[in-house]
Amino acid sequence: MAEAMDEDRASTLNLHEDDYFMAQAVLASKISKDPRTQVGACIVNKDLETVGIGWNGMPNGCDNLPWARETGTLEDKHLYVCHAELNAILNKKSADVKGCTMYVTLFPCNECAKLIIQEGLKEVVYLCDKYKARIPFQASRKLLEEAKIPFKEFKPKSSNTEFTLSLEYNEEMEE
Ligand SMILES: Nc1nc(=O)n([C@H]2C[C@H](O)[C@@H](COP(=O)(O)O)O2)cc1CO
Repeated sequence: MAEAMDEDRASTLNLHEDDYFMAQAVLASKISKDPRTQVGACIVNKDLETVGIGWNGMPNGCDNLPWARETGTLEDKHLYVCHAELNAILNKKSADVKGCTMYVTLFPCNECAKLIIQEGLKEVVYLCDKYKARIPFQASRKLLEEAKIPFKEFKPKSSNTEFTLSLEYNEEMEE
């Protein structure tokens, strides 16, 4: 009986490392003040230590900049916001992030792909790819492929339904 209970505990609580680190990225995304797209990123070294966490936000002290999406105007948030990947790299607690894996809730844009390459990260695991069809994201793929940095879509490995649900990232695919 006790053995059966132990087995049950193991099957519900055992967490694959990918699940754990993507969960950290999802949790970080919840801090973002972006009313439309919250993104989180978590950088993990080869010893499975988290060495950087970030979410998309305005630069420090710039709390009055707009969160609107008004392309081609000064009211457009995209001109100002720091991406989660950039913040995770800048927040690193290690000397560098060479050889680390980036867990990120949204596929990196081309600017972040350049950063990922130049910082020497070795892999990208992403949760959502809603802008896949857009040119900057096609460029991003090209950059990562050229630099031989593999990227893979995250698939939860835990059989714990509650856990899997907590990872739900509610983003519709967009053109
Ligand atoms: N990989 C990414 N990391 C990010 O942190 N972001 C941020 C920038 C914006 O704050 C938001 C995207 O806003 P929207 O275009 O979906 O309304 O997500 C965006 C991407 C995709 O380029």
